[in-house]
Amino acid sequence: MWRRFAHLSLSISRTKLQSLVRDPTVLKLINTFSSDAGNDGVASSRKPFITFVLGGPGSGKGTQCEKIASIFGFAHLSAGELLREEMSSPSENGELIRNVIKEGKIVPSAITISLIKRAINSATSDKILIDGFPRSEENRIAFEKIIGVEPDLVIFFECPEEEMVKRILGRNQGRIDDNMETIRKRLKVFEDLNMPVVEHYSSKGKVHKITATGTVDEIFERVRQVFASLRYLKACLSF
Ligand SMILES: Nc1ncnc2c1ncn2[C@@H]1O[C@H](COP(=O)(O)OP(=O)(O)OP(=O)(O)O)[C@@H](O)[C@H]1O
Ligand SMILES: Nc1ccn([C@H]2C[C@H](O)[C@@H](COP(=O)(O)O)O2)c(=O)n1
Ligand SMILES: [Mg+2]
Repeated sequence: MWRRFAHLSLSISRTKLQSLVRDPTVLKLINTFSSDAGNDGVASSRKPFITFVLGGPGSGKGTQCEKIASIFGFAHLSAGELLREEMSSPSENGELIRNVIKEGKIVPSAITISLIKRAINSATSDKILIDGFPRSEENRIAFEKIIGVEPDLVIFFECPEEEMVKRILGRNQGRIDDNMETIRKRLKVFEDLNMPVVEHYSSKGKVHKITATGTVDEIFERVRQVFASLRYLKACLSF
């Protein structure tokens, strides 16, 4: 096996490579991306590589996810978008979802997770971005229980409140929650319910914090480095 890494030996020591290969995220990369894994006892089952994308309202999650999806080939699932579609369809949960979103609160996990599960199952990529989920510890625990996996990676966009408010008020997409009254409630929910999720995954070493100020391209350059390093590992490890 080590002969396959010979070209890297100048830059990465054997000990470092061994520790990388034992790392759960790297193992998942091998399983997800390698077309011919298995000769060395590496499992070849194709489970999705799941990235949660978190950040306050208006921090730029959707904007950056679109770029990650187009450049790195991820499927982009936005929890908020899935809920808005469900709200606008003739669904039995439509009215409930509308009221919760208008109040800036969190839709019951069972509803959101069933939409996410359906979207994962119909995604055409094994690399999945889940934008705006989990929004609470209850969301997180329910996802891990129902879907049976933890995320491989968590991206957290850190942005000052005044910048988030400015961006939302300039969004102009006709969203029922893009008004000052709902924004105030969403900001409180972000601090009280979303942040504990970020703290949970930080304590597990899964969070990449991105400073979400500056232009879209400046922010994407920070994001690109995270995904490019994953792609580098993939290139090193796809044997
Ligand atoms: N770096 C940036 N500078 C200025 N405007 C931005 C930047 N990034 C995104 N925007 C704009 O800010 C608004 C909010 O961005 P976006 O919808 O991506 O945020 P979000 O985190 O997905 O918000 P929400 O949680 O409300 O869905 C959009 O109108 C977007 O075009
Ligand atoms: N996990 C989630 C995600 C979203 N919602 C609801 C509440 C949010 O304010 C709204 C909009 O989401 P966004 O587009 O800002 O990501 O959707 C939720 O209840 N649970
Ligand atoms: Mg969004």
